Amino acid sequence: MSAAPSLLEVRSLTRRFGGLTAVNSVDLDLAEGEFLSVIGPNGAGKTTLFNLITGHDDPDGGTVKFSGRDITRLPPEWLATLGIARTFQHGRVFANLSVMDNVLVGAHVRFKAVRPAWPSPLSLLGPFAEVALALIRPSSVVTEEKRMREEALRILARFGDRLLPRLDHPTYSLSYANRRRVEIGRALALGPKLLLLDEPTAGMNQTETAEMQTLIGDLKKSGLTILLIEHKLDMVMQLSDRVIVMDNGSVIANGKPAEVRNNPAVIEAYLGHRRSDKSEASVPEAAE
Ligand SMILES: Nc1ncnc2c1ncn2[C@@H]1O[C@H](COP(=O)(O)OP(=O)(O)OP(=O)(O)O)[C@@H](O)[C@H]1O
Repeated sequence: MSAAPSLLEVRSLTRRFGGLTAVNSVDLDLAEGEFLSVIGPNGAGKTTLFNLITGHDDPDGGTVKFSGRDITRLPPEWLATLGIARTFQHGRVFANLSVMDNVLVGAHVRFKAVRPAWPSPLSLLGPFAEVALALIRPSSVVTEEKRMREEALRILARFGDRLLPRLDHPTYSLSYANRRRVEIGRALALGPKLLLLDEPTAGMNQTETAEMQTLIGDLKKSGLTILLIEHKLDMVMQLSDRVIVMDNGSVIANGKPAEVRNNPAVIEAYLGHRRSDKSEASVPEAAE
């Protein structure tokens, strides 16, 4: 019996900044429905790897395939239409837009009625066609907007009463944790096949972290394929099917949480960074 085909296939991915190799010939496979965490000390290359996969940066070498298609160097907007969504380490929201509108921006990628298919040979006409449809508002557009709004509400309800009472609030007025929730809501509105979360609990307190872990666990149960960067290793060990460990741009370990935590190279990488690293110095137990 052959193994499940990879949804994401990364081969020899490399990114240099001057004399520094931030990502050094990284290979990575992610099967559909799998939950893979990327851990490692500060500066290990985790965010750079995410940037290369999601088109926010171009590699110096190597390839990224998604569902068998070469997506290396494609821009993030194209990748979004293919079903790749991400959040950022320090959170990125449209500060002047409301909570609801931020989520609708994510959903916009899937608006079929208002949005000509992209990429298309006529993509240059796309923005004009889109404005025209927004002004004329045929019934197909009105129906689709209603559907998207309902779906946005369902997504926002995932965060309990954190966001629903603040639908019309501009996101600049929200707490840091709520802005991060909005960002995840926007990513989910895209209806992603692959979700990349870069330190979703950074800056959150214990209660907020526990809530976020529950949410991410629910996303995993729903079958979503997830790549997670996280310094809170207890959470990583409990959520992940598999963990890869990066250090100095390279993958130094790849395996089930329990295997990784007992790997001497991993322990050395964490202990070796004890003085300068904000991550936990020891690798905690995996969930049974
Ligand atoms: N645009 C850039 N220009 C120059 N160097 C960069 C750039 N982006 C990242 N780096 C360097 O590449 C290395 C890897 O950085 P990266 O942010 O990917 O690490 P990380 O594992 O995500 O770290 P952290 O856990 O602190 O977020 C670091 O030494 C960083 O300073």
